[in-house]
Amino acid sequence: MDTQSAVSRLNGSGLLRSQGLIGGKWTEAYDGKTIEVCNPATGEVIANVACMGKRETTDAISSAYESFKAWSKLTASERSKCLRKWYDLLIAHKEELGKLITLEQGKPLKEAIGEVNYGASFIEFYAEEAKRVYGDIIPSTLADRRLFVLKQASTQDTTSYFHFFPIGIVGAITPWNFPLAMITRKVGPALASGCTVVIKPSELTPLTALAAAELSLQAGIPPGAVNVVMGNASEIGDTLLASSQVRKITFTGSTAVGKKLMAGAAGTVKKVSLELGGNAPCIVFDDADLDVAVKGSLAAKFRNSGQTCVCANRIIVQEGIYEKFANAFVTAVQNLEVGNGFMETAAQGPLINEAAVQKASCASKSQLYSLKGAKILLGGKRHSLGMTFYEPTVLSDVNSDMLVSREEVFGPVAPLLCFKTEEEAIRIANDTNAGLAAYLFTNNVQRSWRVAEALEYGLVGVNEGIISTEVAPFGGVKQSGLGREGSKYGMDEYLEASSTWIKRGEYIFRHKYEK
Ligand SMILES: NC(=O)c1ccc[n+]([C@@H]2O[C@H](COP(=O)([O-])OP(=O)(O)OC[C@H]3O[C@@H](n4cnc5c(N)ncnc54)[C@H](O)[C@@H]3O)[C@@H](O)[C@H]2O)c1
Ligand SMILES: O=CCCC(=O)O
Repeated sequence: MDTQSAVSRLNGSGLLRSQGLIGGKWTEAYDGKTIEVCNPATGEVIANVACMGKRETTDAISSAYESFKAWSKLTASERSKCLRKWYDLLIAHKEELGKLITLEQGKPLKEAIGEVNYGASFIEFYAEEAKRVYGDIIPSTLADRRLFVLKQASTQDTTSYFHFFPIGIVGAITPWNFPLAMITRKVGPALASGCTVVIKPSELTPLTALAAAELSLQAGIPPGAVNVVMGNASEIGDTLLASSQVRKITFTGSTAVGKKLMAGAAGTVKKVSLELGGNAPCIVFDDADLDVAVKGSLAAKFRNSGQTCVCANRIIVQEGIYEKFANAFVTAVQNLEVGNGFMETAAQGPLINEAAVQKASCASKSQLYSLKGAKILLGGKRHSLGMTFYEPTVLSDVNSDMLVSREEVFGPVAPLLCFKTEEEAIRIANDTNAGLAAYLFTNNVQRSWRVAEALEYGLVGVNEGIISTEVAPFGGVKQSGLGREGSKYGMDEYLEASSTWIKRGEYIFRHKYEK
């Protein structure tokens, strides 16, 4: 399917939006400015979307603030029904949303539809979780006092003892690699707990965010509860940070931008959640099942053409299995077909832009990585399809000091490193400031527990290359971030606690009867 016919079909669906969403109204940039959104596979312009900044963001915050007053007072069950409807609509439109993701982000259509299922699962999960914000009773330290933890995701009941209430307005800033799922993973728990949101999607992939927002309106989520502004990233970010009405910033993206946002949030002491870059080790022990290890490492490395924060960045293989693994892995990677995401057999789409190709570049003159001593077993250069297609690449004889091991490549480049002992593998794996995801392959049960516990990472996959799900907490340690998304833990990020002691008083009536 070419870009133009995909665009005209999407136009018919009403999901192709180019304006921002402020207070339930589709809105142009106030100065009329637009930015182009391009198909990374062809370079063609898909749409010109509103290029917004400070003024539009200020209005979006005001709309979210007004909407918060009513949305936060709904019962959990009422909010849950709206979220469930939104989930149903996302699933009903999975084909169109999938095509939109392939168009603006590039990933193969099957993978894009997989992202719609994954993204929608957060809305379904939090529609249910909205009703499960339970409380607690704390044994009192004083005989005539009672202390309650009444966790309630709504401001309506303020009679309470010790209660949780929604944070308020949330600024959600998201990347281009998962244009839907990185939004729903934030907006699901935010809305479920009674917060309202201003979303700033990546300027490279705003169309999926706008389509999802359109479906949120159709689901009956009130105007102003979900706002979308895009354009001048730093201006929008600074406006969100400066506003005292915005009580939380939730960000997924690079570590560099995350650090800026964290510093900027200090001015108004906002709560901050950060999902940042990774540098995932994938350890293959001599005792691993070769087939399982190859399949798992392939999935962990080449999902979304390597452009996933949990992608294996270093494949660390024990010396006894190194050669066998390298041969089998190269064969598997050779079978990954590169092509336009609309081609049914494509397993690897284009990279997001030219900068990503330059970052992945291993064999060109402008190569970023000094690979002295390493060998290119496969690929290593731009694919013959041109544009931003890059050959799936395997490097061998890589060591821990090379930049390719120290930095998140975020592309289809798989460096193989060799180790001798379990201790050495753990040392290499933990030798990084990142701590998002790690993988290990072994058939030794004791080793799998021992190594999984020794890895300084927020997520660990044992004999498994795909570890993302809405029911488990997702997030990193060290400089990979703060907080957790998904699961019951993801809900707490949008709730606050306040405590009240109740002084019980005397048992006056009982005393009367007893007399
Ligand atoms: N940990 C996770 O869950 C996770 C998930 C996806 C991506 N990532 C990371 O994201 C990175 C790739 O995504 P990216 O290139 O879109 O990241 P990025 O940091 O460049 O951009 C992310 C978002 O921040 C916005 N932004 C940029 N500068 C800003 C500023 N000054 N103020 C406010 N917003 C600003 C961008 O417009 C975009 O919307 C990788 O490092 C990857 O590991 C992490
Ligand atoms: O890129 C990061 C998010 C991917 C995932 O949720 O598995």
